[in-house]
Amino acid sequence: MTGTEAAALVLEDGRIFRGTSFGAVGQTLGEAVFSTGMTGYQETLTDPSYHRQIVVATAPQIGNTGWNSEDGEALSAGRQASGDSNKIWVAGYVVRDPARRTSSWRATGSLQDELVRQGVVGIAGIDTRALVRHLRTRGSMRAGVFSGPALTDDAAMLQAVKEQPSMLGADLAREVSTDSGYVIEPVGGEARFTVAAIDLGIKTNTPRMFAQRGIRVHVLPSNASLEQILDLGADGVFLSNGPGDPATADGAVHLTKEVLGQGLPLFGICFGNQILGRALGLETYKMKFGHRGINIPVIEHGTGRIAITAQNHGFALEGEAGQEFDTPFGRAVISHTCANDGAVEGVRLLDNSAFSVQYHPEAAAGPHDAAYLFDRFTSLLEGVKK
Ligand SMILES: NC(=O)CC[C@H](N)C(=O)O
Repeated sequence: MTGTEAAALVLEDGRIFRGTSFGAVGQTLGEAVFSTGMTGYQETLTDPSYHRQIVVATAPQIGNTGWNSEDGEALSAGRQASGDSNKIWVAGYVVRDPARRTSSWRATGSLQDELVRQGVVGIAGIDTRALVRHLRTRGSMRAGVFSGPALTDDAAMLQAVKEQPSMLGADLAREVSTDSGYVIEPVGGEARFTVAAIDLGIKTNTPRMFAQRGIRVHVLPSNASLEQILDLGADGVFLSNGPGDPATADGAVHLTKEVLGQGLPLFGICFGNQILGRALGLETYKMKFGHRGINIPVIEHGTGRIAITAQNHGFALEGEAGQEFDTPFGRAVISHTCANDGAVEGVRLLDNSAFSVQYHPEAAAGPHDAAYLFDRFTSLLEGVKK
């Protein structure tokens, strides 16, 4: 069910879409981005990488499975004193046609009620096809959703939209990272390996993938130091996904260089890929409208294999498919690119001691094509330990 209050989505270029309120009534600001996933809205809404973004669902009907207690991806929020891994991180939600009733045996409530409970402002009933075509043509941009008393005159709303900071240059990882470290134990007892996971906005399913492979995961705050990692006796390091502009993540890049200098095995996902890339000397840039969805094809150069992947990124590394280059840590290669537009989707050291991908092998939500990367990292830890 949607609200009955009039609402407007205002884009920074002056385009306005009018609909009705969905979720909380009020005002929210963020970068308007679209996601093409047909399923998995709960995972999307709770993914910390969407912090400060207003997400537009291209799937016209949203909410039919309601909200449940299992699918939240906001792992670190669930570890704080009063936290909940179902914390919604998106700044706002834009949909065409919300489900009028919830239909799932797992549901604990409706999406509309959860958005209200968490105070997340959304809008429904707008032409999301026209909106997505606009964002594809003009690029992701600053936006606001306004409803109820916040729905004022167009000029005032547009001014509020333009006064917010851009995603370009936004340093957000520490806003979503855990305050203090915590441990996820491996499934079935004994830990074969210990991994230090740098939490830049880590998703719930990532440590779960490690735990299923007998790995104990120490999740550390975004400002963790090399000493902390060494004190844990970590066999390897993981760099998580996360929100914001990777060009601002100098601290994580510095730490990554130190880790590479120690020769510790390293694996990165999404923001983690951008950070490893930067540590290897590559630059990042803001993409026009990014990649957000769960069916994005990626080519692995060398094998020629294609994986259908889950993605959520608005920045990318500079580079060409298969390009090799020298780094202070040895020779590296652009290992993966997107089959749709050629964007860099992975990088690795040629000796395989460090690798990362721009997509989400933990796949929550999304296909499991890339889960083998967790096995590859586990084999790497095994090889080093021997
Ligand atoms: N999911 C992520 O880790 C996103 C990384 C980065 N914030 C981007 O938008 O590109």
